[in-house]
Amino acid sequence: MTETNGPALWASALPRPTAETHKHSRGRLGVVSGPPLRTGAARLAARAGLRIGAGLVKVFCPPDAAMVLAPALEAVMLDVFNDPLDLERLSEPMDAVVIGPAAGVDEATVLNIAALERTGAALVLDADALTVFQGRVDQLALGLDRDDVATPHAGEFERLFPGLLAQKGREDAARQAADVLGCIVVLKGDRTVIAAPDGRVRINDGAAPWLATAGSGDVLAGMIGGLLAQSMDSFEAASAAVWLHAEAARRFGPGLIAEDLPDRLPPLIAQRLDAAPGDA
Ligand SMILES: NC(=O)C1=CN([C@@H]2O[C@H](COP(=O)(O)OP(=O)(O)OC[C@H]3O[C@@H](n4cnc5c(N)ncnc54)[C@H](OP(=O)(O)O)[C@@H]3O)[C@@H](O)[C@H]2O)[C@@H](O)CC1
Ligand SMILES: Nc1ncnc2c1ncn2[C@@H]1O[C@H](COP(=O)(O)OP(=O)(O)O)[C@@H](O)[C@H]1O
Repeated sequence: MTETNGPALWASALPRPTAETHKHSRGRLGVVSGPPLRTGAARLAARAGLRIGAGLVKVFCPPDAAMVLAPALEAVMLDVFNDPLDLERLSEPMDAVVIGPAAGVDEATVLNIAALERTGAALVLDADALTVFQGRVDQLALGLDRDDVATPHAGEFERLFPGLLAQKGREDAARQAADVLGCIVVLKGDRTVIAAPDGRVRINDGAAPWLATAGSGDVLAGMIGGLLAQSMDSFEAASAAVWLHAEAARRFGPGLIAEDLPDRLPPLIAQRLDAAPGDA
């Protein structure tokens, strides 16, 4: 089944805190940072995760990145991991974790992903966390499940599934990838395709080309992670995040940079919550 993505499909599932909510129960999101010269991507994702409503967001970084990150974070928290086992321990209490943006295309990233897969956290895999599995997509699929979301752009998709896009087109290629990986696949682009392993597909039309700017995908990964952390179903979380991300960019228009996106989310979310049928 193929649908056009829009708020009618998921607005009533958007998370909403209640009087009993505290920051931990609202949803804990982890974001794995790269090395000292490449921390910006994780910071973008973390801020987006907070803005979309996760109660607590922590960046996990290698030891030498800590002194770069510490002065650059406020509400977002920070923890240092020395090795994959450390990352596993820190991620255990998290509801969702984002890994990939500027993580590094190396074996350390593969081991870190394996560590995260041993926790109960839902995962968002983006950028380097996908590229690193070039030529070994079966290994990637082994650790993923329906709660997880992979967010390739066309270049990353091609690295994982060579020739599939040209052979099948974006919609069927994304559907097949979701089936093979066993997780939600968000094939990014001007018409982003959101595919589930059960064959359902949503097409997000009308995104603004102003989104073609470095770091906008990192923000999207954080938004999806933030919704997953709040226990939103992975297909709905991916659909909602893709639509809100595109809408924020459309409203901003020329001059958009990735940093602008997270802070544009609150009025959009408020509007969708107000419009959701059946909500108080
Ligand atoms: N602020 C930060 O810290 C940021 C850090 N970032 C981090 O930097 C790291 C490397 O990022 P990156 O952009 O160099 O890697 P990637 O996107 O794979 O491009 C490599 C080649 O792939 C292709 N290609 C790219 N996009 C394509 C598409 N849509 N459709 C088709 N092809 C596409 C394109 O090939 P070309 O078209 O030039 O032949 C391009 O030259 C990574 O860790 C990332 O997370 C970024 O998130 C930005 C903000
Ligand atoms: N021409 C375009 N029109 C609409 N959206 C676009 C366009 N180009 C890119 N995007 C969107 O911008 C984001 C770019 O993500 P990505 O390529 O991962 O960038 P980065 O790695 O720099 O964060 C995706 O959400 C994608 O759908």
